[in-house]
Amino acid sequence: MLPEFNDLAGLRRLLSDLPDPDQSAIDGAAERNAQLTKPPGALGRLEDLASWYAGWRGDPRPRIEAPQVIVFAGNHGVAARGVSAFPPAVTAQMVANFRAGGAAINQLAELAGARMDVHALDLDRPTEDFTKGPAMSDADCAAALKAGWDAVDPKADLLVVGEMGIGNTTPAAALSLALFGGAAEDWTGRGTGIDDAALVAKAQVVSNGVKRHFGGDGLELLSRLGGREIAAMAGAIAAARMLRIPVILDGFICCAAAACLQSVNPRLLDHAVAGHQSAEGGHPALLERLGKQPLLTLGLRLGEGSGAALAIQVLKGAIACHSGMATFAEAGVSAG
Ligand SMILES: O=C(O)c1ccc[n+]([C@@H]2O[C@H](COP(=O)([O-])O)[C@@H](O)[C@H]2O)c1
Ligand SMILES: Cc1cc2nc[nH]c2cc1C
Repeated sequence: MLPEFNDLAGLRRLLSDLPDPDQSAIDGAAERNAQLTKPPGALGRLEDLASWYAGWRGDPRPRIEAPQVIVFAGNHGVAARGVSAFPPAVTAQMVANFRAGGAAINQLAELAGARMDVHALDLDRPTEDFTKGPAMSDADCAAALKAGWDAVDPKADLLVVGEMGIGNTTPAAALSLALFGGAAEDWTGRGTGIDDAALVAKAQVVSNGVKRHFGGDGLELLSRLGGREIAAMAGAIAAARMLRIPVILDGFICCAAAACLQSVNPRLLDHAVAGHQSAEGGHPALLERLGKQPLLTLGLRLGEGSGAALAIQVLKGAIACHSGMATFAEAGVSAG
């Protein structure tokens, strides 16, 4: 069902030929939407969400029954440069917390009725410090992309990908700078909560890394500047695109992974909406570059897929109204 790839070139080839959403389901959803017991347009963006979801599911009256949340974890050589407020050991400790059900994402995934999977990617083998050399070999990057690709349940009807990786706002900022340009300061934020002096030093790390590894497409940049959990998120988002599974994007790191895909094929994120706008400094600009309006703006800066998991509830609201409401004719309500 889902094709396989062995290297970056193989994935790039697969991603050049993408399936479309189902136009007849979109038309059917529009027709139904026009008959529902509400003034036209009164459900605002919920109506657009329902039409988008119907198209990707190929069903004019869909349900959300099997959402999947996947959390990927990775460690970063660049964390040794003092770019995070926390030590790298927290990544593995939080993975244990995810597995024990004690993290924020466990609560939010359960509340959304989602299955949750946790994939820890070679935590004892951090990526290289990208200011010294490529973060990963192309083969390691392809393996991480494949881990994400294979983690998606083909039977899922909605996907959220989240991450855990101390230091990973630094590679996410570097990827954003390499893809979109500007100044390192535009993309560099406080992550887990660094102070002013550390923020200045972090922007320098981002700038140095991008100077060293400039050029190439999103997959090449993922190897040189990314991280395993970032590549795995990209792999999962790409697999969902091939399977026509709608995706809710999470915060800054998730969107940096998505941006790498967008650079490979501008249609690659058509199946994705932005779950929220994170408090991380570069996230609003990144959302703008992706052409996505966030569903929620709550000042979250946790990662883990938390903002996207919360936004499942909004999408569920859209689909419950679209598929559950009576039409004017059914309810005997006078149409305007
Ligand atoms: O999702 C976000 O926008 C976000 C913003 C700031 C921090 N985080 C989380 O915090 C960690 C990265 O922060 P840092 O300071 O270690 O680079 C990583 O585990 C992320 O899940 C996540
Ligand atoms: C405790 C903690 C939990 C996290 N969850 C995602 N990133 C995180 C970073 C820290 C430090």
